[in-house]
Amino acid sequence: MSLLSTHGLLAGYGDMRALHGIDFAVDPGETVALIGANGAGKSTLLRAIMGLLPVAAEMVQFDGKPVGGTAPHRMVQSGVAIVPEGRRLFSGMTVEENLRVASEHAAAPHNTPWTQERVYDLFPILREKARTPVENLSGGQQQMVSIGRGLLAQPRVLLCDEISLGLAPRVVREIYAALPQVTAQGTALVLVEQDVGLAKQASQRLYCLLEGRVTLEGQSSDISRDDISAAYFGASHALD
Ligand SMILES: Nc1ncnc2c1ncn2[C@@H]1O[C@H](COP(=O)(O)OP(=O)(O)OP(=O)(O)O)[C@@H](O)[C@H]1O
Repeated sequence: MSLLSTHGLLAGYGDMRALHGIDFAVDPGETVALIGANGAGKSTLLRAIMGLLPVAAEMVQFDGKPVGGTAPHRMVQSGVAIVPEGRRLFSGMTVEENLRVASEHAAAPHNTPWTQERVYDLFPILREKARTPVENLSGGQQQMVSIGRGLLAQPRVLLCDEISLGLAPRVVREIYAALPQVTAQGTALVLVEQDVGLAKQASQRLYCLLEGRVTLEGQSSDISRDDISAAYFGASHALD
């Protein structure tokens, strides 16, 4: 049984259906990438799992229980956290203060709980910047705070929405290099990622979405560039 899974997940915005029956799963300690063109439904899938969109209870299972439509703060308390697109940090507050707020709403800690010190060990620059207001940080440093905040919620699954967006390649490498330390603790990672090469490299499995449907799913190391092109654009638009 997977730690987190969706079953024929339907979700959308008002009358507009954005997801048309998504079957998705992630296991403890696994990194799963979600790829797909703009508007494919990747962020919507994360939002639907997180309880930010109305979905039927049985369409999302966490730890063997139906949790679809559970309020986001309850999802966090039960062990599912999100690093949202655009970071959404509390401006006017320091790095330390942003991290502290996350700890206040955390799930019950597991064996090796995340602490501010462990987040600083993961991203040492944040220790130096602990007293700096987050708006004075670089984009990459802000993203590190956002990931740290997600970890301090003590998640068993961390959903990451485009954490590389707008960052320099060197910074992206630095952030991605830290992720194996997260999964080593048994935390599962779901990475929405526009950079297909990076997604493939960082994950054990990947899913490609197209227009709200899964068009490809498999072991990242087994999937070829042609498979991805066909799944990404639809078979009739395959590259090469
Ligand atoms: N708040 C919203 N209100 C109405 N429609 C929305 C909203 N957010 C997304 N959509 C629509 O839902 C569909 C899926 O969008 P979603 O943001 O999940 O795609 P995505 O794969 O995450 O793409 P991107 O890389 O652009 O974030 C699109 O058709 C999009 O226009």
